[in-house]
Amino acid sequence: MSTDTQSDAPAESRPEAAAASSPEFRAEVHSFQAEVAELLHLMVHSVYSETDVFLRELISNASDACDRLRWEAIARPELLADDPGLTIRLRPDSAAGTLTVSDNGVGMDRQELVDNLGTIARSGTRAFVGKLAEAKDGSGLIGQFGVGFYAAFMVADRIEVTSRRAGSPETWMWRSTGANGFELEPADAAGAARVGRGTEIVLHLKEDAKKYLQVHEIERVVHAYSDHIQFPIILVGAGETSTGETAGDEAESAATPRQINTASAVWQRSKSELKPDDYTQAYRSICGAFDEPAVTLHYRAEGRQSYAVLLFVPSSSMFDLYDPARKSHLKLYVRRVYITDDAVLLPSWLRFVRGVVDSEDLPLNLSREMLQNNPQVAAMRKAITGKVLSELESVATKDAETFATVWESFGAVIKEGLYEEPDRREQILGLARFTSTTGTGRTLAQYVADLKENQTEIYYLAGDDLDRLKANPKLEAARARGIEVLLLTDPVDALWTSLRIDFKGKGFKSLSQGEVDFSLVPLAEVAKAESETPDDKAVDEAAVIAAVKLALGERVSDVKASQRLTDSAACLVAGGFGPDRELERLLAKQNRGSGTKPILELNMRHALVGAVAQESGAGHAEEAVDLALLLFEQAQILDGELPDDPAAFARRLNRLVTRGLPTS
Ligand SMILES: Nc1ncnc2c1ncn2[C@@H]1O[C@H](COP(=O)(O)OP(=O)(O)OP(=O)(O)O)[C@@H](O)[C@H]1O
Repeated sequence: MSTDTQSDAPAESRPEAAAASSPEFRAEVHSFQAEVAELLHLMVHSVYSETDVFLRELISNASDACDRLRWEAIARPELLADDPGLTIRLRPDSAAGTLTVSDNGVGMDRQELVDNLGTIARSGTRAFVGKLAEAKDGSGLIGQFGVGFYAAFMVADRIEVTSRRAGSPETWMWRSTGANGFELEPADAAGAARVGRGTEIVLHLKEDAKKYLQVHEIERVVHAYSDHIQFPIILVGAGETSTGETAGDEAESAATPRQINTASAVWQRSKSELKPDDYTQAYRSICGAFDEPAVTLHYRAEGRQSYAVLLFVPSSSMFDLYDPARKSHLKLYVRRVYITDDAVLLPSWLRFVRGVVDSEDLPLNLSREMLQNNPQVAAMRKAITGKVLSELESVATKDAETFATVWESFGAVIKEGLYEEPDRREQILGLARFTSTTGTGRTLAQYVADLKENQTEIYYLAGDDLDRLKANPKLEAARARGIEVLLLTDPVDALWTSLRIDFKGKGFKSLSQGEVDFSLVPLAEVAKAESETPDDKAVDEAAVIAAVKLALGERVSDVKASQRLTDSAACLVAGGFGPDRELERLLAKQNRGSGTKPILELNMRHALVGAVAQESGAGHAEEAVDLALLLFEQAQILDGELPDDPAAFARRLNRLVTRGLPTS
């Protein structure tokens, strides 16, 4: 196991050996998983301005532990019986320089301590640690990703965790300085007596974090981040006064245990009672976020089922948004009891939405498997999805600026719904915002309203780079007619556009695929003037096509005269029935390409194309082949691809250029 000391380590440092070799149990020594070690190194050696986050993370873990015990106690009430009041306690001790966070929740046994406090289970961690190393002040990132327990090493140079799993007779002690792994041993008698159930975390505060011994500091942080935690947070012990002194009346009064949070299930309160600040606070404490929620949706469903819903759309994206394992992150409660956060209460294309759903009707003893097929859960999912979409629609109409940030962060995910949920397609297309040759933030309704005379389709060009798309020659003929073209740069675009869907009866048509016939759409005035200039270099199309086909052989499936090009010489397109060029590229990256060859389209009015005809007419076969290959290769480059043989391409180019240079 990765957390255990490597097997080539000295025998006495191995957990089994340490435990077995001495009648008195010596501490097992474990090393951290590599990612944890790296994370802790960064945490210890960087300056984070927002250290408050540590307390929020520890309180949130304590609250999760209480939630989990309450859930387990449904089946085994004896787990709670001797100590039913679930609470979280904070005890500053100025003399010892420690802050203790404890809970009487579910606790951890030996193996859970090893697994949970020595590894980071969540994927995407590497990416995160990398980002953290780059960032000047990583605390915002810590909040966004939620490094959880490890955040405590921002403020403590030594941490002791004493924990007893509910129902277990054993109490274990975990201890670490954050540097060389951690030690584990059975708790001593005092520890075992102190921790009858749950977890106690003692933080030996660093010098510059001693402010967290002050009562008012602790209260400030709890109010800011954890007020809506459902369990009472009790402040106990003699913390420092605001002047930093321990003695005196103020300190005495601080010694009386008192609750410092509201401890209400905020989603159960009525909207009229709650202010925007309350929502921001609830968002941060429920979702472990730092930013402001961009959209808040709070309602109570009544009728066939009754449940309260409090959902948030974050204003910034998260690291694991594209992690395939990432599903919806809604927490399901049943009558205020936390059940799970994998109930899939929203489809995966709304996986950025966070929050809580609290049902009045579901049975409490719902197993995770039962959740999967529960018709009540399915009905809730459908209704909540509809509500989220209509809320997004309403934000899009009333607050375009907010909607723009939401779309910027999550539009690519929402578009997955176009193929995952055909029933919602029209609604999603209505929400979608595009960058096009006309501007940014364009809706399809705007596109359709601006269709040119005789234009019957919505044109798009897909690729991975906006600037390259803007420069793509395939836009030329559309531009000459003033036709708007959507420029699609999200990988998901290649997928949904291949579905042959339409918007208000207008199909989507790729400028990289099949025939494009703009001839019915009148030319814009400038282009018209240019096209009317007499064309004295008319070429023999059939001859050019034959010569180029001969030169390119198997590289292309066909060579045609282009309708798309006005200035550039050549471009590559996909056949009418295969995948679009961009989709083909995407599939090829995953080795799922169809291997379909592209079609080379030539601008018959271009000098280089004319030159192919001339050379082959004059019997200069080699020159004609060079020119034809060059046309093909430059079309590849314009699509962001490399020529198949870059060295041969360079030689060819050099040959042609040298030939054209004046001889001295
Ligand atoms: N007070 C506690 N009581 C019981 N288990 C705990 C406690 N604190 C932490 N844990 C366990 O340790 C695990 C790791 O905690 P950590 O805070 O690092 O991550 P997390 O809570 O799973 O995720 P997040 O990154 O969202 O905080 C938790 O999932 C939980 O199983």
